[in-house]
Amino acid sequence: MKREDYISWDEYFMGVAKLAGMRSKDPGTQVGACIVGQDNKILSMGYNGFPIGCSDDEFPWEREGDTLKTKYPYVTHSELNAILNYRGGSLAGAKLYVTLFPCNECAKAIIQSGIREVIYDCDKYAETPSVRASKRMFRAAGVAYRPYSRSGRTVKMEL
Ligand SMILES: O=c1ccn([C@H]2C[C@H](O)[C@@H](COP(=O)(O)O)O2)c(=O)[nH]1
Ligand SMILES: [Zn+2]
Repeated sequence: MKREDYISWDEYFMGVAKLAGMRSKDPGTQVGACIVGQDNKILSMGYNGFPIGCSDDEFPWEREGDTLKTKYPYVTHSELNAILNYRGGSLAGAKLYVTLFPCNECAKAIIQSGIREVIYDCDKYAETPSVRASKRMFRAAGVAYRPYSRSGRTVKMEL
C-alpha cells in the first residue's frame, strides 16, 4: 500500500522556493522562486542576490542611507533570476512559486515571460505602491495570483 503522508504539489514547489531563498545573502529578506511547467516539472529556480561579478562581500547590504550605498540598486530579485536562469525556451503557461509577492519590476518580467499563475507566501509589502502596481498589472494581463495555503507541516532535514 502506498504511503499517505507524502507532500502535496504546492508544498513541494513552495518548499523548493523556500530552500532556494536560503541561498540568499540578504540579511533583511531572503526570497526564493521556483518556476513550474504545466506538467508539474520544475523549470528553474532563483533567489535574490547580486549579479555575477558583484561580490557579496564588497557590495552593500544596507537598507537605508545614500541610495548607492544600499542594496537596492544592485540586487537581482529572485523572480528575475529564476526567469533568466531558464535556458529551455518559452515559459508560456508556467507557474511561479515565490516566497514574497513580486514587486512591480518582477511583475513586468513575469507577464512578459508568459507565466500565467503566481503562488506567493508572504505579502508583507502589500500596501506599497510597487505591490499594488503588480496586482493591477497581473489582473490586467490575466495572470492569476493566489496565496500559498500553509499546511503547518514542518520538514526536518539533515544537510
Ligand atoms: O519582487 C521582489 C521584491 C524584493 N526582492 C528582494 C530584494 C531585496 O533583496 C529583498 C527585500 O529586502 P527588504 O530588506 O525587505 O527591503 O527582497 C525580491 O527578490 N523580489
Ligand atoms: Zn522584484
